[in-house]
Amino acid sequence: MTAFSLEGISKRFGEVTALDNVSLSLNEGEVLGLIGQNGSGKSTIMKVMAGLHRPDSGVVKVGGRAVQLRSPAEAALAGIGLVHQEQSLIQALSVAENLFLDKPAGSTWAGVYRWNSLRDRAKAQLDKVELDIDPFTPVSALSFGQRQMVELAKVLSLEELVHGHLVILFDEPTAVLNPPEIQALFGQIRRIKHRSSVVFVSHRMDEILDISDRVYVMSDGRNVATRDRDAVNPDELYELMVGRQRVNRKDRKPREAHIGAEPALTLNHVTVPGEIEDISLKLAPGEILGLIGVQGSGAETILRTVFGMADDWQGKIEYFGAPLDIDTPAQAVAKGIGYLPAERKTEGMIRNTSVSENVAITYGWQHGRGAGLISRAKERGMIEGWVRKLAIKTPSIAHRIDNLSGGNQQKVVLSKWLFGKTLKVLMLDHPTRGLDPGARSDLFAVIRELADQGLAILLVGDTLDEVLTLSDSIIVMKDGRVSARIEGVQAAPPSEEDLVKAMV
Ligand SMILES: Nc1ncnc2c1ncn2[C@@H]1O[C@H](COP(=O)(O)OP(=O)(O)OP(=O)(O)O)[C@@H](O)[C@H]1O
Repeated sequence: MTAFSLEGISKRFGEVTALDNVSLSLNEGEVLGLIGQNGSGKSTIMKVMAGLHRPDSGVVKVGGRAVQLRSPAEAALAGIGLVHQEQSLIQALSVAENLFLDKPAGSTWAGVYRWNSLRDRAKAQLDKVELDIDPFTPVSALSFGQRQMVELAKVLSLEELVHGHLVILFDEPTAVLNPPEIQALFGQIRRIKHRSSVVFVSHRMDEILDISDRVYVMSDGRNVATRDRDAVNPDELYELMVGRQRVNRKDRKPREAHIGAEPALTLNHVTVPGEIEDISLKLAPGEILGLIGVQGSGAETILRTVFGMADDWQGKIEYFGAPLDIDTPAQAVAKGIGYLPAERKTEGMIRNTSVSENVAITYGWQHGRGAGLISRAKERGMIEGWVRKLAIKTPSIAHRIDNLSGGNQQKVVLSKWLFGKTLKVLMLDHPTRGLDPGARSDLFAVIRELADQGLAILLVGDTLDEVLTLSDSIIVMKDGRVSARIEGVQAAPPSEEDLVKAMV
């Protein structure tokens, strides 16, 4: 039976048509995988379904009845809940407070929390997702995986609120999860299927094929195909989405320019108490060194320490043979070190400004004030060049970054580092997070090109496949220490299984 449907839905934002006459039907107990390139309209569909956007035209039906969902609260009463990415929780509040923030009835009295009742109700929700934590733990103390489960628990309180069938929407929930966490999430999705239908957005084909019953493909605001899971393979889905064939890992060519070069960056016995211990590594100009490990393994801390963001570290860091004497990110940038953080929304993006301002910002940082002056026309040309190269979907470079889709915002934040000419070391933390498969392979080509031009690149990858495809050497991290080193990967590539063994 059809649990939910969209019929002929259109939605425009100014001059952008985000959804163009889109129809979708969701059967009871079904998981529908939603895929499409960055900016193809996936989030907009979910937001229409969740009552966050009103469509310009078309009909929304729940259980065969036409409805108007004017707010998330109305959608919730109709049994529809959107599981946000983990970033939407309020860090300073406890898990319990976050769970019931938008539905205080029963836990507050005259605006005052009734702590015992809040604890019990929160515990019951956390039990559903098998999260064994104190409900009063502050969200800031949780891992990404735990936060994602809290997001799910929050939406699952619909189970008590609504008696009928539920529709649970997941907008890229796995982007920040490691493989065991993804499996735990999939376990929960399978569990809730008995009384829910699910829409699941991901850029990873293997996940889509693992969890979905049907796959719904978007391109440029339109639905271009819907397929039963058993009737498609990843290559076909890729072509439907991107309109071209994908590049295979086997197509990569060995790069040897860096071998024997004087290192750009050397870490000797570097320790950050409680985070990394006794880390030594060398990175040469033209080399791509991949760091991998599960969340909390310390790989990200290495990047932040080199970028002047660790308060307290011991050991020695050398930059082209001299001690790296920096205390702040600004000093790192002035010396030619760039850093793309994983948390692009909070750390990388300058809100309420244009695409071009976001791209050009580092130029001044790198060259100093005054020295950074280039002609407007030249600057414009360079920015437009990156927008084309990374296929950033924006009406113009003057458009506000806030109005781009999530993946396109990430491309803008990335291109600001590629824009400068004085960089010598570039550190990338999960550079392809949130990017669609076509954008990923474009970015791979850009990263390799930069290394070929002599940039030293330190990469914390999103997936094993990414690290294996890009890196010349790999360091595996576990519990803050190096657990394996693989030099010259292309000579004898390690298997993914070997890498996982060293990670856990
Ligand atoms: N609030 C908004 N204001 C203006 N334009 C918007 C707004 N929200 C979305 N858009 C535009 O609508 C189009 C579809 O965006 P949407 O976020 O649905 O894409 P998506 O498929 O979810 O992309 P991604 O994979 O990058 O998350 C994009 O061109 C985007 O710039």
